[in-house]
Amino acid sequence: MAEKTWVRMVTAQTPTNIAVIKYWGKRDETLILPVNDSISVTLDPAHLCTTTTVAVSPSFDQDRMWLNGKEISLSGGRYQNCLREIRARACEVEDKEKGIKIAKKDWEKLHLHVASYNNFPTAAGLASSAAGFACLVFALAKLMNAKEDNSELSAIARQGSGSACRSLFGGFVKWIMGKAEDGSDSLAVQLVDEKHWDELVIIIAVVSSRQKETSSTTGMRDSVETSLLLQHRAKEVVPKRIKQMEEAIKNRDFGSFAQLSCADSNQFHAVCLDTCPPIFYMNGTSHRIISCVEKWNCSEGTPQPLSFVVDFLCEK
Ligand SMILES: Nc1ncnc2c1ncn2[C@@H]1O[C@H](COP(=O)(O)OP(=O)(O)OP(=O)(O)O)[C@@H](O)[C@H]1O
Ligand SMILES: C[C@@](O)(CCOP(=O)(O)OP(=O)(O)O)CC(=O)O
Repeated sequence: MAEKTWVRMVTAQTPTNIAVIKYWGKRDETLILPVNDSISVTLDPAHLCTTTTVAVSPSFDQDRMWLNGKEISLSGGRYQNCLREIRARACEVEDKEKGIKIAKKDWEKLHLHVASYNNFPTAAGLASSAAGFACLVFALAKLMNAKEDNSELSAIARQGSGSACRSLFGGFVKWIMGKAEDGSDSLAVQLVDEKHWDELVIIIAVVSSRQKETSSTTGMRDSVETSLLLQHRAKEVVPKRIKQMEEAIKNRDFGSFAQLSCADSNQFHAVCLDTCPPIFYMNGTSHRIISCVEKWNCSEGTPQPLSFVVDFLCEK
């Protein structure tokens, strides 16, 4: 008689995050350890988010993944690192109703199927890798009954994509760069939750949904190798800015928040220009948006200043 088969599934949803003090540059490319701390705001899950379903069954004969309906390879180091780290933390699962019992040691042999959808353009500068890897790690942790808290999970998601570690939390989140060589202290912590500053309105202007020409991974590698401005930024500028930004967020001081986030966004793009070969992530529309925000803030009687953060708004 054929052995009874079953499928255990978990679905999770994770929003993307936008950095207001940016991560740009790694000191370790395999473990994904950054050269500076960063701070981000996690978006409302109703808007830009990833939905990932992970399934395990004795009838699956290999690990497989579909992204936006298309099968992709899981053989890349980033996916393998996340899968390995979560499997190492898997615990026993028992579902008496369905008569399923998965012992801790069984997880090594069982295969996974993953289906993930982004409700926004993938690899276009809207941090799909952040929402994607955070969601994958979170869903796998639930599937495998891992007991780690979200900060511990963030250190695993970080090995998928650096910015992903910040999407494990809502509200404002700090990625502490850490000092340990094994990356164990490079993780995310929540500064304040989503209710702390709920009158803050975030507008996302997508000026292009094309895939960007230089990936963040390649771009930051080139910047680390060639930009002197990056070294200055990481050592001299960001540590002070992080403290000021934490203060601005704590006090809901929009004036300081806007000044710091605009300055940091501009410096990130300056580092890109200081890179050899130079990286251009902005286009004419992004420049015009920045000018409009600056003019609005400088005009007399402005009821409320605006802030801008530009990630990768590019177009051929
Ligand atoms: N939902 C997802 N689940 C797992 N991996 C994903 C998901 N979405 C994207 N990815 C991975 O992230 C890669 C895109 O990352 P990339 O950093 O190039 O762009 P981005 O994250 O959209 O933009 P940004 O430059 O703002 O980080 C994809 O090629 C894929 O490997
Ligand atoms: C400009 C950024 O959005 C860069 C994000 O880079 P990624 O996290 O996508 O890079 P990898 O770690 O190589 O996957 C700034 C930020 O989100 O802090």
